[in-house]
Amino acid sequence: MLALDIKNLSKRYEHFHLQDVSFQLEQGYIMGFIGANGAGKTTTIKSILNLTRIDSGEIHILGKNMAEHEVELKQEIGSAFGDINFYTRSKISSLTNVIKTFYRNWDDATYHRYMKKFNLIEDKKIAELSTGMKVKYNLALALSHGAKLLILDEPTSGLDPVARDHLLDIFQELVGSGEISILFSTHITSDLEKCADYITYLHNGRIINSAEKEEFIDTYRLLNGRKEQLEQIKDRLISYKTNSFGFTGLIYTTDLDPALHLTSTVPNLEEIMIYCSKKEDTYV
Ligand SMILES: Nc1ncnc2c1ncn2[C@@H]1O[C@H](COP(=O)(O)OP(=O)(O)OP(=O)(O)O)[C@@H](O)[C@H]1O
Repeated sequence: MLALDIKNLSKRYEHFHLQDVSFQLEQGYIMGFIGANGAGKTTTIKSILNLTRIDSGEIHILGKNMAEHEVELKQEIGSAFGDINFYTRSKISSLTNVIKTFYRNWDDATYHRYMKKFNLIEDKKIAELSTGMKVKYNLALALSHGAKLLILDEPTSGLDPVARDHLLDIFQELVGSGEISILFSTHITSDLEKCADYITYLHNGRIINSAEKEEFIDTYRLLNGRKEQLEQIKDRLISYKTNSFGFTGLIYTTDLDPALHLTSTVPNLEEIMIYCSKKEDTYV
């Protein structure tokens, strides 16, 4: 079953257009949602959660249309936006007592189990939580009401490498059962190299690519060559940079021509993002 099925989502702000965004996430997997600042990741996430009004498109979550089953589906979705900046003077326990009343499947035993697992102390005030603790608290809340889809906006930003690694391990453990699915946006592509099953790449409000991670990466090759070779291949490159030795450019794997005898390597996600956005910028 699809945990998330987004079809032709469009949303226009005065200076920004989220355009015809479509992608799917299979249940039981982790999808990394990448894109430069202002690409439209948060707008997409808010649209999925119906926190902003969309102009057109359809969103299905766990097989149901979000527009028709929002109240019911919100029981099955856990979301987190980087920080919880309200109720800062409340204790965790007081906030939990309010939040749990919204969820019919709330399970106190599960909540206490996750609070213990995440080393969170109920007596602490929200203001006293570190960024990592806030993310974990959000996760504990989501998991305690039996969320099947977690939608997290930059959950790992602001965390130190050890805390990030720990959180990514938790993500992998959660999807391990095959029931829970995670969509999370991030700028830290190395996190995705570690734990994502699928990658969706948004740029200037449009999807550039959405695929299983290995397939996503395999779509591209990084080419290195001498300056004189650049002229032969320039038109086929997505974009390139010149340096004192020659050039480095990104190309679709299908556009590779072995006859040109250029060195090609498999790029990482960061390189793909840098060269793809360089191409797009030339069209702006
Ligand atoms: N309420 C709003 N009114 C008008 N424009 C908005 C609104 N919210 C977002 N935008 C614009 O939409 C564009 C996309 O913003 P969005 O926050 O979705 O990007 P993002 O990919 O999440 O960026 P970042 O990585 O920096 O968080 C930006 O140009 C932003 O200024």
